[in-house]
Amino acid sequence: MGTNTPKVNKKKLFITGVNGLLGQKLVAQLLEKDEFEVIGCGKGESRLPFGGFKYVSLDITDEAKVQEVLSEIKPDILIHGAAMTNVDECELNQEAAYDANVNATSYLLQASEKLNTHFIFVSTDFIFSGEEGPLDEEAIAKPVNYYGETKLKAEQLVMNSTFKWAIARTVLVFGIAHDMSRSNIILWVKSSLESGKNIQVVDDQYRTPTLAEDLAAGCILIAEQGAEGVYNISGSDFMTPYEMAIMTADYFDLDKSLIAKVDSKIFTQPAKRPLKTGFIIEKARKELGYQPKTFRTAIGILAKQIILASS
Ligand SMILES: NC(=O)C1=CN([C@@H]2O[C@H](COP(=O)(O)OP(=O)(O)OC[C@H]3O[C@@H](n4cnc5c(N)ncnc54)[C@H](OP(=O)(O)O)[C@@H]3O)[C@@H](O)[C@H]2O)C=CC1
Ligand SMILES: Cc1cn([C@H]2C[C@H](O)[C@@H](COP(=O)(O)OP(=O)(O)O[C@H]3O[C@@H](C)C(=O)[C@@H](O)[C@H]3O)O2)c(=O)[nH]c1=O
Repeated sequence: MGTNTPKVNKKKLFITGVNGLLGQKLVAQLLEKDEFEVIGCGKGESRLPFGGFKYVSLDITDEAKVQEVLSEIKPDILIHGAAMTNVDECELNQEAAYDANVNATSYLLQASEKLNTHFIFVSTDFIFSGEEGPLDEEAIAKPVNYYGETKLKAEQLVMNSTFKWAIARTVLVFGIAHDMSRSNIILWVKSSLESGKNIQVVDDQYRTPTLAEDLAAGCILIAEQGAEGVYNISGSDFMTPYEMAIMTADYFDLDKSLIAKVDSKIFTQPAKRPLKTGFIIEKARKELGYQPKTFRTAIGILAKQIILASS
């Protein structure tokens, strides 16, 4: 793992949510590139298995602490990935979801405004209704769950700010990281089939699943280029979760007969999911040089990381 060499007037890049899946990939890639001074924050202690960057324990719902930390660090760039990301939990605990996803974003924006920071906000396909897809950056948002409402509200705060901002929207992020606070579909399918469990997987939702490393790379391109505006940063394969599950089973040579194809109407999750999302990523390809892996290649990368993690 790379480490930050002494700061010879490097720009300061501050990341929220570094203990999360995206956060860990961002720090790893930024340390390898060594072009920014990297500072990351999370709740409690750092859960990254490596150092080489400055970690700040910061609950971003603490307004005073946010102002204090940012006025001291004075970041040039801020990638705001921290969020309450359990969609069902957001539906059931809307006050906590609003606090973590909206109020915290507002505190970070207020602190950044004074510092003229380039603010990069990570958002989601769940701001859309799911009536049509895949979608470009001009699509009209109409969330169908509370998590989506909070992320849309946060986007609106970012868009109304008076300084430099960008929004990186993504879809169904998968990957493996250290001490993860939530799983993701590929890991869930793999572990379920390995333990011989029957699973029901929806075949009427459409996504463009995104390898966490690709999302991190897209956010870093935005930071490096000082890009402004909305960018779809996701995978390029338009698939249903059922198709993802079958490809995962094929790749890891697992028993596909355990996978039952269902439609999402039989699903009783607390939060409704948009049926058809997925992103058109031509703008990011053209303007940023963003180049995501194919889903199959991404699973191969994940497989190697899983082997490494268990060795
Ligand atoms: N995962 C996905 O499929 C998708 C994610 N996104 C967006 O991408 C971003 C990153 O997601 P991802 O990495 O998958 O999510 P994770 O849940 O893995 O990471 C989110 C991180 O934010 C931290 N966090 C939450 N609340 C606070 C707080 N009050 N103060 C400080 N840190 C906090 C969490 O801390 P802790 O670990 O301690 O709980 C966690 O480490 C999010 O903004 C999400 O909305 C968008 C589309 C798809
Ligand atoms: C648990 C489960 C999920 N699925 C499908 C539904 C869904 O499309 C996909 C993932 O379901 P989950 O409920 O695990 O994940 P979900 O909460 O839908 O993931 C969301 O996370 C937030 C943070 C986002 O921003 C969204 O882009 C999206 O990735 O897998 C099944 O088919 N069967 C199952 O038993």
